Amino acid sequence: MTDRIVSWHASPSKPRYTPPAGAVDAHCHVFGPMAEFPFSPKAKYLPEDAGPDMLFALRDQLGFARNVIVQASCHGTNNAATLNGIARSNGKARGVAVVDPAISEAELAVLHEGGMRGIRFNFLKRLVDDAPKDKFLEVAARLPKGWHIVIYFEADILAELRPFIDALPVPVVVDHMGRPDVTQGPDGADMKAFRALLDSRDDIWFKATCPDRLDPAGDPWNAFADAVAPLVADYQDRVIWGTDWPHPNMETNIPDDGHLVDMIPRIAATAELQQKLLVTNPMRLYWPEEL
Ligand SMILES: O=C(O)/C=C(\CC(=O)C(=O)O)C(=O)O
Repeated sequence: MTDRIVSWHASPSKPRYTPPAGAVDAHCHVFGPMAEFPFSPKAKYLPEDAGPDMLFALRDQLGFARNVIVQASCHGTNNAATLNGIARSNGKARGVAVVDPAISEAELAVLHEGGMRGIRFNFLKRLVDDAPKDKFLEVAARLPKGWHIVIYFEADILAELRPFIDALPVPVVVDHMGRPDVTQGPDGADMKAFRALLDSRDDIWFKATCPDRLDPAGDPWNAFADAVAPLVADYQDRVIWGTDWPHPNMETNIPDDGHLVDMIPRIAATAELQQKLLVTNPMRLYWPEEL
């Protein structure tokens, strides 16, 4: 791997939609800076630096108040870059870590102190070399109190993953709804399978995120809006939203972050739904002590 890639918009537009006060961008990442926080030798992509200063400038431009920084696979299981982002946020960011399943309780406590509130299990073969379910279940059983699991998978392995997900002992948050084919529409096979998962437990949450990854027709992502709006309405107390900035691996199809924010009223039509999606729900997961 030689060239470092840029996967984010150089000058995103100002959104027309104004998020409610206290809105949380609950899925974003930081890359580096590499000189301070080198990428993992196992990284499947090598991005340019996209550090906390850039993230917080975008947060302010888009009208958000807080971030949840999810450890990106390019940093492996060394969470230093993500912890640095949280530390520099003045309490306005928390995070989700990726850990070696053999991590000790003492190390987990350090991550909690640094603002982490969950760990992520990534099942995308293009991003990670292995995803050992037995080891994941073992570490899931000894997380700090109040933590959850973030899980990232594609729709075609949901059936195979069901016994694993069913066995997870803490709340689960599914990245990008498990990447359904949104062109199938709101009642398509992928959405039906995902609804069945949500119906199986009331502590499975999801991120109504990434129209840019899920809708092949591109901006303005009409198929995404049609497929996702009913899901948000039907499961409104366990859905959160995020930009996914700096959009890892999207260098050939970079979304305008202002346009992503303008999707919000199209998937959550009322002020009440928007308040849950952007404030109440993410606060329950990441800053419960403030509620
Ligand atoms: O940002 C995301 O959620 C999705 C990613 C990248 C990723 O998850 C990672 O690098 O850890 C993807 O589909 O390439």
